[in-house]
Amino acid sequence: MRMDDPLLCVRGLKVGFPTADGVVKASNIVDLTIRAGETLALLGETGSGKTVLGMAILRLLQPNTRIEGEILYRGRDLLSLPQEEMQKVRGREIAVVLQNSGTSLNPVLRVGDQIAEAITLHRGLKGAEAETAAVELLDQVRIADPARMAREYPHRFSGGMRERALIALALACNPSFLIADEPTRGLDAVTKREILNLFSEVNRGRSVLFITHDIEAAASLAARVAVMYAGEIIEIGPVDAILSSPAHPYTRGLLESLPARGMRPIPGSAPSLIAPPPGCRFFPRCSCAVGRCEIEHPGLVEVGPAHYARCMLYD
Ligand SMILES: Nc1ncnc2c1ncn2[C@@H]1O[C@H](COP(=O)(O)OP(=O)(O)OP(=O)(O)O)[C@@H](O)[C@H]1O
Ligand code: NI
Repeated sequence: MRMDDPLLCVRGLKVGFPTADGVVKASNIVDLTIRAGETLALLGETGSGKTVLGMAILRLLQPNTRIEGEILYRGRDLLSLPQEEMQKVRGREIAVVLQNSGTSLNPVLRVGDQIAEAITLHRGLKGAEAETAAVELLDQVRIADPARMAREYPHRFSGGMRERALIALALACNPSFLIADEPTRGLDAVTKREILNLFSEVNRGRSVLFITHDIEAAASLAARVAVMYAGEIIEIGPVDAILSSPAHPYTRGLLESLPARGMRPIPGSAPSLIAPPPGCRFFPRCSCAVGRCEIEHPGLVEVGPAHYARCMLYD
């Protein structure tokens, strides 16, 4: 597969969670493409639907979830794959590094054994060979003295080392596509920088969906950024264009809320996903809104080279 070919293509994805109060529409027409070898950052405030998108790609949402649309991976629709085929994709092709690293390693198993188990499962190496490969992976994620650390239990690892171990675990199947969901959340600034550096090494030759709140982290890793608001991608484009000339009023607001850019929070809060506004979902908070924003739902409009915004201002 050449660089530039789309590896993942999400088309018209809608995700709804039935609840006692109604259906939570956590994803409403999400469209995006990730090319082979590319890192795409997914930004947006809490509850905007970033994790739901990642879990939908992995098909790890609860069984009663309503899902529409297509998630094409190497041209095959993951949403219609039989369960066992999907399991193979998860093991061999797509791996995930989740937030809350404290809970994702098994506390009663040695770290090296957990990684060796994943290697046995996905690459078929057994016994001493798998153990050696596990130590190599710990070395690759820059854990000092990997042979000794492989024999330790997770509680002996610091937060940053656990995150490294989780990355090693995700790399055990040598995935083509890595979904990283807030891998730096809760880490101190120095450790965060180290983990981002590690990602920029391990993402070589892979496609990565990097989910984060952190615009600076996104900019350091990704060439393209997608911004989510209330279950929709409201802007997507090259990272430089988005940082220097954000098109959507929400993206502008996000940037202005950064400490370095004035720290002005966006007034108001995100809408209910059970009964979202019928027009633009950002309309109630938008200082640029015009009359039709309240009733018409905007599509993604091209605002620059490979740069799109879901906003009436450009329509
Ligand atoms: N199983 C579920 N049932 C009902 N609602 C859900 C379920 N899972 C997620 N949601 C809702 O879907 C919306 C999107 O959630 P999601 O976890 O994707 O947000 P996020 O962008 O990842 O936020 P954060 O940055 O806090 O991780 C939220 O409003 C959440 O409450
Ligand atoms: Ni999330």
